Amino acid sequence: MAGILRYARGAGALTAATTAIRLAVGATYVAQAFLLADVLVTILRGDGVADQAGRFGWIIGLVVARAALLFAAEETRARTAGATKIAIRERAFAKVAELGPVHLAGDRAGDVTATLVDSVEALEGYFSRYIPALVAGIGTPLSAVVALTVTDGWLGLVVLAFALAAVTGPQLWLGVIGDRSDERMTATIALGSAVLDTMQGMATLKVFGASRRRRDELDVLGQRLIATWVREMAVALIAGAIFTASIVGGMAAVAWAAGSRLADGGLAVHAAFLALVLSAEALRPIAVLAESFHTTYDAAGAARRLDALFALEAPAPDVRPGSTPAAPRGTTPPGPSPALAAAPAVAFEDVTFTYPGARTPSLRNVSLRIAPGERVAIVGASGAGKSTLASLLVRFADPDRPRPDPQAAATQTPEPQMPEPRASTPGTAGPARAGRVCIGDVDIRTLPVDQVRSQVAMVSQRTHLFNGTVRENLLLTRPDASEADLGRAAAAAGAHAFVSELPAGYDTVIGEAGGRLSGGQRQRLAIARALLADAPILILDEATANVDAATEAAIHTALEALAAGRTTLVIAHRLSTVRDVDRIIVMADGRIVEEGDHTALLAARGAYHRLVTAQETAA
Ligand SMILES: Nc1ncnc2c1ncn2[C@@H]1O[C@H](COP(=O)(O)OP(=O)(O)OP(=O)(O)O)[C@@H](O)[C@H]1O
Repeated sequence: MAGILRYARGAGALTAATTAIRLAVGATYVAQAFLLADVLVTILRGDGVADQAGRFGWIIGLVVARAALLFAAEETRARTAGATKIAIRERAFAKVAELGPVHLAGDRAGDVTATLVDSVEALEGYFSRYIPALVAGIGTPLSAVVALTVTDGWLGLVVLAFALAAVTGPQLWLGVIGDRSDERMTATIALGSAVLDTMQGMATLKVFGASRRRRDELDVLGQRLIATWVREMAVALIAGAIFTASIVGGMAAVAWAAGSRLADGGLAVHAAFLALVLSAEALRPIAVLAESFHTTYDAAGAARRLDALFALEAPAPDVRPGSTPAAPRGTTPPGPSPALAAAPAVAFEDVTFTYPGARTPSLRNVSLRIAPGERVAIVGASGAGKSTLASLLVRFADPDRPRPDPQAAATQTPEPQMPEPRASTPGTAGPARAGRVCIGDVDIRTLPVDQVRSQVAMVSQRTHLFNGTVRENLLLTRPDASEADLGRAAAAAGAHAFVSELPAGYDTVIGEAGGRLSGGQRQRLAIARALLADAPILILDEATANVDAATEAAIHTALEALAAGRTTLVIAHRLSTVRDVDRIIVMADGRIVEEGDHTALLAARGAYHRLVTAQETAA
């Protein structure tokens, strides 16, 4: 429960309000029980119903008040549910944003999406239904027990025993059979992420005739989910049976005890009626508790899943020197940020980088300096580390830090202002020295992440377009851009002409990932977006991949316009596209193996020459 309650932040006041209303509802039942007992005794004594008008009036008043309270309870319950979901999703989304694409690459994205949806839904019921029902399920019987004890101590004890059995029995049962919530939550998330993956890869599945196989796989996941549901339902049914047995057993035991005591003259008629009516009303809120009990095991699994998400270490925490806590993205850390030059130099100094969970580094002691306004191309075989270099420049991750020297660590206190190094994979050689990435000679780890990213614009073969209008996609980088700026950027990117021909021009919805546009059109919009961002550093990552020669020529012209006056890093597979850059850097296996201009590198007949020859032969 303590683990789950940590997620109440943001919904605590509303949960308390719902709980208070539920307690008030319980109080109306207890008060009504007293009145009903009085009415019954009075009628038994032979008084007429007409003499009971006052009591009936109170009973009607209680019924009306309860109806109003139940309405308010439902309203605050819905508000609690909404506030809980918003509070948890905001925190979880901020964490996901902090983890960034390096962590979310591959199948983790589906997992995280499912966690954000299913786990949050599971927790919502716990706060909006279970907690109020639990407090009312304890508070109302207790008040009835106190009232009964005043009348007759034994009857109070009987109700107390059954109320305790009803509240603790199902919990003990869960403790005996163990927690099955994880099984069902894991199966739900596995199916959810597989469905997401299937939807995203539908075209590939169709083209390769793999739809049926995929359907069978989904079927297996669905069956697994059903099996875990059935197991969980069995647990829930037995918990329900414990609730019912305690409630019905409690009422029967009170009836038996009150009847016996009445028969042997140990109990007054009024007390016997009161016991009968009050025991029924006292145990009623426990039936409400039974209805929401399933949320406890769903919430336990959900809290563990969210705990696991929050425990993940961000590959590039947003930390400024002198401030240990990570500032959430979107907030400005304290202290002034160093001013950066208009077209700053970029430097990688002895950078080694290992992806989380990878056994070997993807970059090894890379040192590279790009002068202000210089245009540098990074080439190399697939997997050489070109895109990883770009990821580090936008702080999707930070360079590895050296493994602490055990002897030095014994004598030195740790550096307070920097995040702890990520644990190295056992059995692999760790980096020897700390590397750094600089913009304008400033280590980017010392800058707020937002400031770093505002310095860099990126156009890549995978630049994402969102399911919105052309205008919304372009304004993503500069929401305050004027209509004229928008048109100028689109024209310079060669996008204005085709956008004008779309059914609603700039207000045309372009579909998920820009699916209603051609590859070349998507690229031109990505270039227009980068132009609008107007950042001094530009990364072009395979920006002309997947387009035909004519489109490539047009995009090339647009890119020339974009790169003018900016420090530019061009990542390219096709070497023909980088001949006219200022310098070419050749990478292999995470290292820089050659650098120079096209002519000099060809003449050297080394790695670059081999790449060019291989491409010409393939062509
Ligand atoms: N998110 C990731 N997690 C683990 N390893 C990764 C991840 N992304 C890339 N890698 C690995 O890092 C190495 C360098 O990858 P990178 O994408 O930088 O290569 P690249 O030179 O850009 O390749 P390509 O030209 O094919 O895009 C590869 O071995 C790759 O498998």
